[in-house]
Amino acid sequence: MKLDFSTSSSLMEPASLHASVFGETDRLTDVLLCEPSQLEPVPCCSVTRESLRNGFDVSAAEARRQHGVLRDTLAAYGVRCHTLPPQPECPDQCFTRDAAVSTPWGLVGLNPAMPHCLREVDHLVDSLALRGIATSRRVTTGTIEGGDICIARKGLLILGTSGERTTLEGADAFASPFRENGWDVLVHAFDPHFLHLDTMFCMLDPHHALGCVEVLDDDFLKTVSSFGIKVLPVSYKDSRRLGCNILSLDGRTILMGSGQEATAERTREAGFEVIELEISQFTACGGGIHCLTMPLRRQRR
Ligand SMILES: NC(=[NH2+])NCCC[C@H](N)C(=O)O
Repeated sequence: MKLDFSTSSSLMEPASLHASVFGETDRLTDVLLCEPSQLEPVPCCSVTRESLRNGFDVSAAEARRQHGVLRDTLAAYGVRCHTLPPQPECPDQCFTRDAAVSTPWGLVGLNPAMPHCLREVDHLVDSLALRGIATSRRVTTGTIEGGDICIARKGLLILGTSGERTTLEGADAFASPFRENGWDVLVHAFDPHFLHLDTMFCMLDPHHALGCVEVLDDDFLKTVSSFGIKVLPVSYKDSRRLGCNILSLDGRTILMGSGQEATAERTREAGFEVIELEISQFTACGGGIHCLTMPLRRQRR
């Protein structure tokens, strides 16, 4: 793919913006990223602990390179990249997904359970406010992290609750405006081993998702299917390598971490364009492309 760097610079940092996402496969126009210059393998999830057991350490230069390619790819697809300045005390800050989420009613600051991620929220809110991007609400009841939030499509919100990262209380507090506006809200409870919903389930378009069906609860899968969503199966091992953790740019073009051949092929066979990017520095720290990107605005279908 040819990357157009002249477009990428003009696509950066517009004056102000109203954060808004009605469905996580609508066309992405603006995304929030954070350079991984402070990335460290914090042993707070099973995947990172396994990497550490295997002797992994972050290469700052390689992480920056991989992140740069992600950013250039987004820009080449016409997505405006907004960037947060990395904070020294925030080793997981490049996983911008977890601190905030854009909803139909504006940007919501979340309440991460991990103490080292909690301070990311203040930083994100202040930093975006300076650029004219306002936060409309903050969740302060229970805990909730963005990896457990899937705004599947207009009218359907899916939440994950492991009880450790996202609690039922946090999920309920986040879901209240959705419920008040008549949305269906599905809550999937799972074991904390799996960290976040987005390590096991991500939407490709309004009617297709990638999912680790070996792990997802059968009742959850039945309910998802009753909403007309077909789940393309991803193996447990691919899910652990963040194979489900994709970013749909527009319901057709999918950014996926490389090294999951079977998942990439299955997704292509289902009619999607798959762009594979090397993100090994991040997957070793428990996060994939979905975690590295926080959509600020998607164009409403
Ligand atoms: N949305 C996600 N799945 N984020 C992954 C975050 C990984 C990070 N090491 C943590 O445990 O918090």
